Order: sequence, then structure tokens, then C-alpha cells
Amino acid sequence: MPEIVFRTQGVTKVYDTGELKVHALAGIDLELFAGELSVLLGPSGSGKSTLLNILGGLDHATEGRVWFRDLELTALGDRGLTRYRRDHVGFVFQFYNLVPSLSARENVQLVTDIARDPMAAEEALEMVGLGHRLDHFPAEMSGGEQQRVAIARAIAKRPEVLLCDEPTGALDSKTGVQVLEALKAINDTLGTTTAVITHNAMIRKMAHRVIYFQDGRVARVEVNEAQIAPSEISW
Ligand SMILES: Nc1ncnc2c1ncn2[C@@H]1O[C@H](COP(=O)(O)OP(=O)(O)OP(=O)(O)O)[C@@H](O)[C@H]1O
Repeated sequence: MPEIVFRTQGVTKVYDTGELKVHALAGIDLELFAGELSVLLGPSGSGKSTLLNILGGLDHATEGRVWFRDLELTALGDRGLTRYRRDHVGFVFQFYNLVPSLSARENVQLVTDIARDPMAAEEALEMVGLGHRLDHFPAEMSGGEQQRVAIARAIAKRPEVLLCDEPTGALDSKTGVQVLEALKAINDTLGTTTAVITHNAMIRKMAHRVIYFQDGRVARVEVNEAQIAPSEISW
């Protein structure tokens, strides 16, 4: 049995917008395991991003407890969460947030310059299949290539976990598959525990574990005995 990396117990999240209370998470008990790639599926508003943000230390649970290995995230204050994110978590979002005036290499170096034990920016870009585009600027790259630069930036500090919120949401099938191949290569070669939110149910086929959300709860979890290659996924 692989080690547990994330464990949540009765996690709720209520957004109180004054007039209205939104129950985004209604009691999540979940475990994510070392080295696995998990896909989080579910209708819009079912709580996927809210949970990912709590696991990544970007947001606080309203109730319940969350552990990253032995570290209880729900016991940390903002400074503790900042340190946790810096040391352990890579994020990838739907939009790439690259600095337009910096090359691919320089965008990654923004992180490697301040990380404790980073890989070289060139190595990170090689891993996502962009070793030949080091000196290109974001405007010279396709959406899929820009997303792969963002992935290289996220993994260059060698985070133990990589949390991805709709990483292919803005991409067509062909470039989206290249992004999925980059995520798989990282999961395979670095063993990075990876969680991917998607609306695209086809992507579940490349996962070790598929977590289905419904109304702020985990409706079910499926374990895939075999995974199919991203190149065999299309949409
Ligand atoms: N900052 C916020 N303030 C108020 N309500 C919020 C906030 N963030 C999320 N919500 C609400 O919480 C619920 C869960 O949202 P969440 O973004 O986690 O869902 P999701 O499954 O990731 O949806 P999507 O697939 O559309 O991104 C939704 O009803 C959403 O409107």
C-alpha cells in the first residue's frame, strides 16, 4: 500500500457572502497516495477547486482536518501555510500566468532562483518537451507550450505534490494531450504525487485514481488497474 500523502477528515467549507452562505464542501473524507496521479471529476460547483485550494494551502477549511503527511495543515497559520506551499507544492492553473517579457528559461528561473534544491531551468523544460524552446517568449508559443512552461516552472523546485486546476481547460485536444504527456512524464520520472481537476471525463483513463465530486461531497472513488497513455486520449 503506498504511503498516504494527503488525508482529510470531515472537511467543510462555507463561503459566507453576507446574504448567502454557500456550502462548497459538505464533509470530505479523502486520502491521496504517494506517487499517484489522481483525477478529480464532477459538475461545475461541486467543490473540486475548493478542495484543491485547501490541500495546497491556498485556503482554509471551515471545519474538519487536513494532513499533508504528518503535518496538519488545518493547524497552521498563514505563515506556516506559506512555508508549506513554498517547500512542498507546485501549482498549475488553467491560465498560465507567464511573464510575457521573459523567455521560457527566465520564467522558470524566477522559481529556481529562490528554491532550496531546484533542478536547472533547462532540465525542467526538457522534462516537458521544451528543451528546444528555452529562449522563446510566451507570445511565440502555443497555448499548450505556454502551459508546459508553467508546468516546468511548477516542478523546477521538485515539489512533492503537483496540484493542477483545469490544466487543459483552455486547450484543444492535440495541445492538451501534450500537456497531459508532460504531467505523466513528471509523475513517472519524479514520482510527484499529482492531482488534476478536469471537466473532461476522458482524462480519467490516464489516472491511477478517479475521485468523483457531487454537491460538495466525494460521491465515489475508482482505482484504475491500468492507465492508458495520454496519446490515446482525445476530445
Ligand atoms: N470565493 C468564493 N466565494 C463564494 N462562493 C464561492 C467562492 N469560491 C467558490 N464558491 C462557491 O463554492 C462552490 C464550489 O465551487 P468550486 O469552484 O470549488 O467548484 P468546482 O467543482 O471547482 O467548479 P468548476 O468545475 O466550475 O470550477 C460553488 O457554488 C461556488 O460558487
